[in-house]
Amino acid sequence: MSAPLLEVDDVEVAYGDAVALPGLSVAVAEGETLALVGANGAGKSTLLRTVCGLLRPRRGAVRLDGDDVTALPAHARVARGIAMSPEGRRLFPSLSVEENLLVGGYARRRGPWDLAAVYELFPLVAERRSRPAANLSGGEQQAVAIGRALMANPRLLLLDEVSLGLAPVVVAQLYAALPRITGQGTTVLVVEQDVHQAMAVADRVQCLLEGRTVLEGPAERIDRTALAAAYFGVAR
Ligand SMILES: Nc1ncnc2c1ncn2[C@@H]1O[C@H](COP(=O)(O)OP(=O)(O)OP(=O)(O)O)[C@@H](O)[C@H]1O
Repeated sequence: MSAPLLEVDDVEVAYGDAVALPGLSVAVAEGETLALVGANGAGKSTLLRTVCGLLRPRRGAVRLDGDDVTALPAHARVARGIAMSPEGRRLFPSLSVEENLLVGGYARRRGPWDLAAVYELFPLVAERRSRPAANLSGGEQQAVAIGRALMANPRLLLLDEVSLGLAPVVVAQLYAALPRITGQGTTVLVVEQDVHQAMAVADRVQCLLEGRTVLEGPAERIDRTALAAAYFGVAR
């Protein structure tokens, strides 16, 4: 079998003395959508930051398509095909929507995503292209953040907490765009506290608790009661 597109191999990641990931492994096959779920503090965002190069593991490796990228800075990983829509969106508030998108394309690879394609994916974003990003609603800002990541034409798209602070109907609209993204062959690693949403969009689900995997399996076969117990760390 070929190597997974993303292979996180036994990474230990700490903030000072506080170990957030004591030795976590995650693999995502090319074309697959994996959802990482888990309660607050489980280590989901830490894992994404480690994959995109904002955090360095003390031990272990991050590999993309078999290449060790552990030592590469974040911008070099974008050029290799890893792009993230971060928790809290992190747009440049005073820049226009279009300028935010263009920033995402700074180290773009060749591929299907450009301004026109993002505007087609999110028509509301197109209508607001000249407005400062700060003037958009939370859902619109989230769409811009996803669009900004797509502008890099990633092989691996990292989505951190798309649902954060948004009404369920808005979350559903955003996730409705996902099949058109994965339809381009993009591999997706999504972090989501909304387990139902995660299970609806993912091929596979991996549940973390205190930096460790407590349950994983195909989304359609995973037992919801077992997942709820794993999520909250309830021994059964
Ligand atoms: N900048 C930081 N400095 C110190 N500790 C941190 C920092 N960021 C996260 N942590 C700690 O690392 C652990 C994992 O946090 P992380 O944010 O990765 O969890 P999470 O699963 O993404 O949760 P959330 O949904 O709250 O973001 C927690 O114990 C958290 O307190």
